[in-house]
Amino acid sequence: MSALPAARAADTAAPAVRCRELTKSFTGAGATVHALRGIDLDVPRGGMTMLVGPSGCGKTTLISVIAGILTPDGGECLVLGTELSTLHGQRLLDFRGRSIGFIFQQFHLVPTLTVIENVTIPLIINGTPTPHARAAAAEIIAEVGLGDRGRELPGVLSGGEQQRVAIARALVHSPALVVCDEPTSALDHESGQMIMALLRRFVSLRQATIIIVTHDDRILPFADRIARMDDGRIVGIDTEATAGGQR
Ligand SMILES: Nc1ncnc2c1ncn2[C@@H]1O[C@H](COP(=O)(O)OP(=O)(O)OP(=O)(O)O)[C@@H](O)[C@H]1O
Repeated sequence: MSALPAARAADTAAPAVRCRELTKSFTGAGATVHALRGIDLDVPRGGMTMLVGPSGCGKTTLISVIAGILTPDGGECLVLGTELSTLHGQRLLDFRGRSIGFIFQQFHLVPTLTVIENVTIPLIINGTPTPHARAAAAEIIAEVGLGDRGRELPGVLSGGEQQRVAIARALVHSPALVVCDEPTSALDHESGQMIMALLRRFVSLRQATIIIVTHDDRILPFADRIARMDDGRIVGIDTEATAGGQR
């Protein structure tokens, strides 16, 4: 089934992410960088939103705040109905562990753990008993097309295969929100397209909300909406009418 009707219906519901006047600065070596200068952004539930803009405009800072990794200096950031500033310490870790999946450019797999052990990590952190975690991991590893590679170490896999493992790890605990920082930048064109097709399939099947920071213009046709950033602000949103293409 296409993700498109679900994404449209979701547009009318409470957004997955709502940012208002979000600010974040970094100070170092006597200089202050204003990375976020008042972000106003709604990300509807379901579907794939891409965040694009010139290098240094604040994209990674913004998804790090949305993912609860960085604390903003000011403004509001409501994620899945929870204002992040109300969560601290273990409650924030629990919220992140339950509700958010992460995919990075460089995969960040643990090199000494097998594929299946890597994929169990979010479930183990959330307290799932190991046998259940291994069964769920095996299932999703098969779904990403690596059913016969579960006992191998990540280092023997290609970049595209490692990113598929990272996708399995990001989605194994069925998070409502998945944030991705340049998920295709380290991959060749064909592997990048395969990764995006997989992510799109998961958007449809699991009705997750995915936010992707990217410089890779080749993947923009997979987006339901594209948020354009410049100099710490959102300067435009392209919705599916202009953004969509390869669903
Ligand atoms: N931890 C930090 N300490 C100091 N400055 C930082 C830090 N993180 C980000 N910055 C600065 O904040 C600004 C925004 O950085 P950010 O990484 O969010 O931009 P970006 O749009 O993701 O860039 P790119 O596309 O190059 O990854 C940049 O000027 C960057 O140098």
